[in-house]
Amino acid sequence: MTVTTGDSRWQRAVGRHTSVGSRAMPHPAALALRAAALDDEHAATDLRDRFLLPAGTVYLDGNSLGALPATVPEALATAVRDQWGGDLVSSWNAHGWWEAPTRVGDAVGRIVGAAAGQVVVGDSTTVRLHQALHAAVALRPDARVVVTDPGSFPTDRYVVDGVAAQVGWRVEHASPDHVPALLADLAGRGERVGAVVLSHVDYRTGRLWDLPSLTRAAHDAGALAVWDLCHSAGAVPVDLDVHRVDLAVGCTYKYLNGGPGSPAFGYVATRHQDGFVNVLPGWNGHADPFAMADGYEGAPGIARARIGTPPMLSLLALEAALQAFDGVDVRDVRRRSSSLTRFLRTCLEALVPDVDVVSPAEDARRGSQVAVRHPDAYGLVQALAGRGVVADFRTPDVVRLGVAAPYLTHRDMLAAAHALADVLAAGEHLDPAHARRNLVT
Ligand SMILES: Cc1ncc(COP(=O)(O)O)c(C=O)c1O
Ligand SMILES: Nc1c(O)cccc1C(=O)C[C@H](N)C(=O)O
Repeated sequence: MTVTTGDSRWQRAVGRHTSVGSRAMPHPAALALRAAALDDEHAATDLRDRFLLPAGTVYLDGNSLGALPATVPEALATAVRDQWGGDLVSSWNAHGWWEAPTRVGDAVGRIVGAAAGQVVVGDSTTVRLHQALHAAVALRPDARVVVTDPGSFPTDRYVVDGVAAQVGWRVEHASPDHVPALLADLAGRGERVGAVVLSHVDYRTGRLWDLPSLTRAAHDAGALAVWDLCHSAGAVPVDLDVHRVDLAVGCTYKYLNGGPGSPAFGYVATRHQDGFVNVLPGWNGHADPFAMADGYEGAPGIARARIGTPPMLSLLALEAALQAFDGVDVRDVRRRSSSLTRFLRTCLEALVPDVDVVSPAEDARRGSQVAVRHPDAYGLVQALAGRGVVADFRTPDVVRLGVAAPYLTHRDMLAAAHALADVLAAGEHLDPAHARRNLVT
């Protein structure tokens, strides 16, 4: 496969091909020229200096744990030393701690296309999804069915199964591309679907699903569209308001770089907030929390989705981390990401043609990762780490190469593909030292 471009150095170099099977592949030297040209072309969106990364590492695991933004250490030190250590409990007022879940929610909202007052931050994605699905049940009292993807990330499947069992709904499964047909079939049988729960990007293959059309299909069936944005927030434009998504959740420790265990976010469209029943009513979501009232009365607006005291240090770290997006249009992040993942695919096809790339070739269907399948995927990930390329393994045979565009370059993509080729050529992935032993992969 060759890539067409207007760059003349590339045009000249691409004339040099290596033949693999019946296909002509770009020569490694041509790939190096191409990487340099693409990095020049995308120089304006290179935000690497906003992050602190170890030298010599190609970090391709930002789809699990994002890199450390340069603003975070000082912000965290200030929060600990000056706020907690100096101003103690008065920090809840003096430093805006109390309002942080909705203030940081608005900052996340700017990245996922939600106008202010619709996003709250706190708790985990798992908790937020429980909350969202229970709210959907309350908003669709006549429904009895929830539709979801059987290939979703496990916690999503557990939540859907768990909530359905609690409320007496039935779970119907379909891959997102078959959801419209399933909804039509259910409607034909007079079944009322209350919610369609899907992930915007498949965590294993990196497949990006068509959120606008699937949201419309859910609405046409009378159901609410509930999206998990873990693998798209900060990487792909989501435009929640534009597409009239009803409820959404997502984590902040991947492409939003909030840090390990940083709190998740929940989106409740304004039109659903009055009818939003919080299945986990807690005092932080009360209309008048310090009245210490006997009975629960939810706060107006998105604040009613608050639960209990948030993990303040993590929340403040996230707030500082989001500054990495200051002045950045997520559409530009996406353009850079598409170029990087497209080029990574090109490099893999040229340098490791026997490896099976499972992420879609079409930009519009690919999120911000390139996944490959290999029978020794675990060993490959370990051996890559030995060469400074950090990827991850997903059972049973997937190597995920996560591409967080702000801090990665096309040269990094080429370096990763070369490392993979070198590992395979040397058989390093078969080294018994790389036999599976870690819990976190
Ligand atoms: C799609 C998706 N949903 C949910 C989660 C995790 O949820 P939690 O933050 O509750 O661990 C992950 C990753 O861990 C994920 O990839
Ligand atoms: N949340 C994680 C964790 O606490 C430990 C290790 C990995 C994770 C992840 O986020 C995994 C990730 N959701 C995935 O897509 O596989």
